[in-house]
Formats: sequence, C-alpha cells, structure tokens
Amino acid sequence: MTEVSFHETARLDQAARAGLLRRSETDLSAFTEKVHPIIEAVRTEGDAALVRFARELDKADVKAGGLKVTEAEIDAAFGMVDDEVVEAIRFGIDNIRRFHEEQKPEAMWLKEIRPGAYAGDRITPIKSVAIYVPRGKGAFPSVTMMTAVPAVVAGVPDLAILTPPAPDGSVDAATLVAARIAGVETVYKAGGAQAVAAAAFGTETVKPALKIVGPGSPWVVAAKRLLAGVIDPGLPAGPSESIILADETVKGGLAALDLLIEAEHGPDSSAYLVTHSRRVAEEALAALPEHWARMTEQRVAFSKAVLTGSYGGIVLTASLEDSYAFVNDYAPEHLEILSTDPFRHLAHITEAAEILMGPHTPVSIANFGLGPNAVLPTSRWARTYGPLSVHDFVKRSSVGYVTASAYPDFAKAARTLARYEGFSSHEHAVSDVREDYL
Ligand SMILES: NC(=O)c1ccc[n+]([C@@H]2O[C@H](COP(=O)([O-])OP(=O)(O)OC[C@H]3O[C@@H](n4cnc5c(N)ncnc54)[C@H](O)[C@@H]3O)[C@@H](O)[C@H]2O)c1
Ligand SMILES: N[C@H](CO)Cc1c[nH]c[nH+]1
Ligand SMILES: [Zn+2]
Repeated sequence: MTEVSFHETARLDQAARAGLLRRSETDLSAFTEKVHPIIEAVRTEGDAALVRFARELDKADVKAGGLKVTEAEIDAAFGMVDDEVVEAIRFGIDNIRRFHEEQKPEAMWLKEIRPGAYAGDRITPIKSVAIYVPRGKGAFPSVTMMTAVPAVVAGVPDLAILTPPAPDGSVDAATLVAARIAGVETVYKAGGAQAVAAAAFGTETVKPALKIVGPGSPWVVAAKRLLAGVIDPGLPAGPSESIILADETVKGGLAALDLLIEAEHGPDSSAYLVTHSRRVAEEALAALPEHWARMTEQRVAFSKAVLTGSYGGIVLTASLEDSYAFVNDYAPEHLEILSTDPFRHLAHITEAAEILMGPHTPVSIANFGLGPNAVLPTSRWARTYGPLSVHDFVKRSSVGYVTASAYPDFAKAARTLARYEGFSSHEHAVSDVREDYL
C-alpha cells in the first residue's frame, strides 16, 4: 500500500507548504467544461434533459411525468426506514431547530440615529429557495435536516429539494422522511449540474428558485459557479474536509479515529491531523490500520485515497503556534480541537467554519445534529463565509424615517454633498423647492 502522507512543517519549503492548502475543487476546469453543455440542455429542453441525464449519469429510470416525488412516495418512505433512524432524524431536527430559532434575527429594528431621525433593518424571507441534497457517495438525510430546518425557521414560503434518483427511480427514503419532518413537501428527482440548472431556469416540472443552497460534488459546485448570474448560488460547499488539531494531552489513536471521519466521504475530500507532538503523530499513524480494519471496503478506499494522496495525511508541526498558523492558513470546513483543555486553544483559531471542542465532540456528532449547521464553506472559503444559517434564507431591507424637526440638518448636509457630486435633482429635492410642496 502507498504510505500515508506525513509532512514535517520544519522541512517544507514555501511551495510545498502552500501545496498542502490546496483542495480538489481548487481547479474545477475539467468539470466546468463538461457541465456547460448539461446546463444548456436543461435550459433549452427542460424535463426531457432531466430525464436523459438521470438515465445517463445516475443510471436511473425516471419518467418525464415522474420527476416530482408524490405524496404517496413520501408516505411510503416512512415504512422503509427503521424506527431508530426516524427517531435519530427527529432528535437531530429538534436540536437543529432550537439552534436556528436562537439565531433567527428580529423581524425589524429601528434606532433613533439623531433626535427625530430613525433608521434600522427589516428582515423578510427569500421568496423561493431550492435545496440540493447530494446522493452518490452516500445518502444524506442529515443534509436535508441541515438545509430544510433553517429555511423553514426563516419562513421561506416556496421551498423545494432536488436530489439524485437511484437506479430504480426512487429518492433516498430517509431523505424524504427528513424532508417531511422538517416541513418540506416538494422534492424533485434531479441531481448534479442538471439539478442546479433546473432550479435556475425552471422546467415544465421544476419551479425556478431565486437561490440554491446545499453541498455537492464538484459537478454541483461547477454548475453553481457557472450559473451565479442566474441564481444566487449561496455559500460554496464542496467536498467535505477537516483538520484534527491535537495537542500533547491526547492519544494518537483517538486522533486517527477522528481523522477518518471526513476522509471517508470520497477520494476528493481533504483531511489532516495537525499536531506538534511527535508521539501523537506516530501513534496516529500506527493506529490507522486497526481503524481501517473496522470500515467498509468503499470507505477504506476513499479514506486511503485521501490520506495517501495530495489532500490529506499527518502534519507534524514545529510548535503549537505553528499548528495554529497551519490551521488558520488552511481555513478548514470542520476543525476538531482534540485536547483535555480545548478552550486554551480556541482564541488562537480565527479561520475555521466549525470548531468542535474536546474529545467528546467528534465531527460525527455535529454532522448528524448537535444543532449548529454542518453545511459549511469548503476550499478556504471559511476565510469569508460562515456556516449555512437562517441568515442565508432571509434578506434585509433598510428602513429610514426622518421627522420634520430633524429634516433641516439632514437636508443641509445632503444639499452640500449633492452639489459636490454634481447631481442637481438630488440637490433640488432637499432645497427650498421642496418647501413649496410640503
Ligand atoms: N460541505 C458540506 O457541507 C458537505 C456536506 C455533505 C456532503 N458534502 C460533499 O458533497 C459531495 C457529495 O457528492 P456525491 O457524489 O455523493 O453526490 P452529488 O449528488 O453531489 O453528486 C452526484 C451527481 O453528480 C453527477 N455526476 C456524477 N458523475 C458525473 C459525470 N461524469 N458527469 C456529469 N455529472 C456527473 C450526477 O448527476 C450525480 O447525480 C461529497 O463531495 C461530500 O463530501 C459536503
Ligand atoms: N461532513 C459533511 C459536511 O461536510 C456532513 C455529513 C453528512 N453525512 C455525513 N457527513
Ligand atoms: Zn461528514
């Protein structure tokens, strides 16, 4: 077997260190080229293109009239999923709802900026949002929970899920269960770039939406980038990634266990263990085979591809400060701080979309419903974006109100600046001319 990638920062030159920060989605050109004709086909042919791509790309038999999941299919899904799974979905949704209700902004705020002049924000839901729920290298009821709950809490009136069909033309049963429990009843059988295009342009069956949220494979990410002028593509959420930051207080075997969580998503995922402790690094390396022995063949193959390739492995740093610097440069989607005293490290981390603290908060717990959103920016976008939230499903309108008593001071300043900027109508509107009409 090829060896797990092991890097010592002290031995890396600048180019090699920069290489470790790359993700599989850094260069999407190969995908973009193939996605272009898919988008064009959906724009011009609508449902017929969705049916064709379902057959070609998902090997799925979906009929033109069957692109929308029926109420009966959702009812039937409850009979196909174990009670334990339904219970876990309900538990997760309950936590996610509690978290996002706390996050929900007030419908309006208005402050007296100066005596007699008021300004604030009014928050209203986005009218229509499409939710992409991936399926391929896994089924993702948890993504349904993470995307649908904040959308429902925000009050989006027109919500629809798009998700790839299986070869028998069905949608993952637990995804349908999660959709109904979360409060979304419209589900379309379409995946990949064709789903993003359908949400952007609409087809005979799929209603167009103003925005699309939800993570996906590079096909989905590439389509969102190409369609950014037609539909709001939301935060960039591509192949999953994580850093396990371990200090000297933990066992390396535990770090290895958690390193494998996000590494098993797919060969295009990224996962690093970052530690300044050589003991932790070496214990982790030694423990990987025993962890692999417990995993399924497919997940072993995916995580080995990640950890022996260019997007994962073990990074042994020169010091704790060097570990913090590496994490902040990398700006991971998920960060786990493995330490008996994780809070001592927290202040040093500024660039990470999700920070999970201590040995009892592994990434799995947050993925499946601790409360915070597990749909997060990837590929270093954590430097400017945060997790998916209620805020992604609303927009702000600012509100202003100037009373007659406050008006003169504001009008004087506006006249002066209007004149300076050369806008005569702007100036007249706040000059003596106005008095004639009040
Ligand atoms: N960032 C997050 O919050 C987050 C959460 C969950 C999952 N993920 C990531 O989402 C991704 C899910 O990927 P997936 O593959 O399981 O599901 P997916 O639904 O994103 O991709 C599958 C679809 O891709 C399209 N496709 C596949 N091969 C193609 C080809 N050759 N040409 C054109 N289109 C093709 C098909 O339409 C298929 O339906 C993973 O990378 C996972 O790590 C991210
Ligand atoms: N790790 C994913 C977000 O990057 C979420 C997820 C769902 N299921 C398993 N994992
Ligand atoms: Zn995961």
